[in-house]
Amino acid sequence: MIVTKQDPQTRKRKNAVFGWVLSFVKPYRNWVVICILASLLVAVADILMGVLIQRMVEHTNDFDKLLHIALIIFCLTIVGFLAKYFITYSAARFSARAMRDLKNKMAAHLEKVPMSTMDQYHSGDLVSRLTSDAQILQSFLQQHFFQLFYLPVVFAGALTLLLSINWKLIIFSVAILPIAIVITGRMSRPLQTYAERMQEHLGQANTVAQDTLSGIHMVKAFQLEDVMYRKYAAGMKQVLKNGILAEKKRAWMTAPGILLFSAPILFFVAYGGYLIQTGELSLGSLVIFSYLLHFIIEPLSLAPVLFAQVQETSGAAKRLQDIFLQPVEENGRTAIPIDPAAVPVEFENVSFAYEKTKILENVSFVLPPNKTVALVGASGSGKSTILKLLCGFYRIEPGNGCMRVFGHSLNDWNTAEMRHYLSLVSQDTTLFPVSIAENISYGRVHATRDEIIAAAKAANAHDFILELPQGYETKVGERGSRLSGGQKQRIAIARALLKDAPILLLDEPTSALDTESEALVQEALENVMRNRTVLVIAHRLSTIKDADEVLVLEQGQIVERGTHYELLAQGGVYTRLYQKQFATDEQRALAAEGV
Ligand SMILES: Nc1ncnc2c1ncn2[C@@H]1O[C@H](COP(=O)(O)OP(=O)(O)OP(=O)(O)O)[C@@H](O)[C@H]1O
Repeated sequence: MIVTKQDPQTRKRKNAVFGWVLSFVKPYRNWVVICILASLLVAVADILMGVLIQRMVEHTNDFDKLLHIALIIFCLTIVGFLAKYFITYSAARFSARAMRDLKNKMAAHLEKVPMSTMDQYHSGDLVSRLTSDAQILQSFLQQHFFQLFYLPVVFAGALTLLLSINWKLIIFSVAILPIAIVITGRMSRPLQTYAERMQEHLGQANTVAQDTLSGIHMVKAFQLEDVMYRKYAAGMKQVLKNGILAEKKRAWMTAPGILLFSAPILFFVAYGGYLIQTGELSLGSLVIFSYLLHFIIEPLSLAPVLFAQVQETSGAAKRLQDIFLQPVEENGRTAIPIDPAAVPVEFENVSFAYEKTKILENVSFVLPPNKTVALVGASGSGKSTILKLLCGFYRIEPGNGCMRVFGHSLNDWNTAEMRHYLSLVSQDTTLFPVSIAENISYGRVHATRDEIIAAAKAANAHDFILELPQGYETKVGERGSRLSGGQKQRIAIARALLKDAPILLLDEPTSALDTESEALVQEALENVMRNRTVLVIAHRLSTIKDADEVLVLEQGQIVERGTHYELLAQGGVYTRLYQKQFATDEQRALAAEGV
């Protein structure tokens, strides 16, 4: 059983998604501080510029003073330019690095979550989160983070200055703005929903694209191109629809937004002109007013947009955090010493359900050292599930029996450590799109070239590998698409041979191989099974006949057990199964023996 744990840091911040995002930014806090300071500097420079412009207007007759002010304005412009450069540079630096760390951590985390969790997600959706959602987060940090500091400061500075110059004029001018904010805020609300829907449909479309491309042979063979294309296009249609709805909303917001946010200028011109006439306001003050009013209107008009962006970013961050909140397999336990003489595998009254439907019920068996136990049963009877449980891919609930490997319960094992003692050869061979040598070396990462070749020879793979254009360096393509079924299986067997684990879990290939290829695979399997403890899902009569014990599964229960001949003598479930599934094999075997 897998004991699971949660990253304590993640658990603490379960509901504080921005706190969680900040934990990735924290290591680059120096750059964040530079970004914030530079934002504040730009805000101060913008306000100071207003004061200097006012001074200029008030000293139009004093050339020396004007020159002095012009020099300060020049210096301030340079400072403002440099500060803006640092905002862009520092934001790019910390956002890109924080996202790199987040993606790395997410990739590492995904490798550690149990299979039961992985079953809930589609890899296309996960890739979409890792790319598209992370991109939204990065864009916010890079382009909008500084506004959270710049806009309030420039707003407060401009407001204070304007209030001190003529409070009536500023109050009168901006009186309409709260209404404008409420209206545009309300109008911008659906933007968040559209953005979420877009991301969701994009994830679904990516999923279809990934399924289509990875299963392109089947898609072509069954002429599913149209079906898949329509599914993808339907997803993209929704992406487009929500994108257009969002843009429409933005466009609708723009006209009233401009009108509402330009209203203060109209009020200002009318009332400001009146105040000049009555002598309550100087020309210099009017100029600084017109300059600073922009710094009141801009933050307020951007506030709803920024709010919508914060919402969108928070949605993306939540989708990413959702992955991190998934518990990981407990691999922190110390390795336990094993007694090589102990029973390699033991199942004691194991019951298991993937979700609610019971798949295994009270399964008990012992796999002694260097013996072979064969699992047989109808499709869906639970044979593969037994292998998956033994690999620690799924946990069994307390009270549902015990699985032991070399005498230790799977609860006590460090799962990764326990897997050192297992080799898995499944019929659904997984090869990676790297060279043949590298694929074999995944059995033991630090194996030498000679060891890789020796394993390939024992797996009957060496000769065909040498015939390939780049020999051992030939890239096998996605999922080994450049190799035949039999060749892939022999590479998988070479990988298992290289690992040299004491326990072999084998799902015998059922795929129709030609006679020659089948004989080569069979011989390779015999090599890998020799002197090993083997639990095999048997599809061949020869394997079943050679097995020390055959377990017959029916609807998740072991209904019969014994050797092939003992079971045949019983005339029960196995006999029926044998007649249905293996008789053709038997006839072939008899024919080969000349009977
Ligand atoms: N990840 C999963 N989530 C939910 N149900 C599953 C999962 N994997 C398998 N099942 C179900 O568990 C049952 C047993 O499946 P299992 O693969 O163990 O059968 P099997 O005997 O190996 O079949 P076959 O010989 O066809 O491979 C099946 O009904 C299957 O639908």
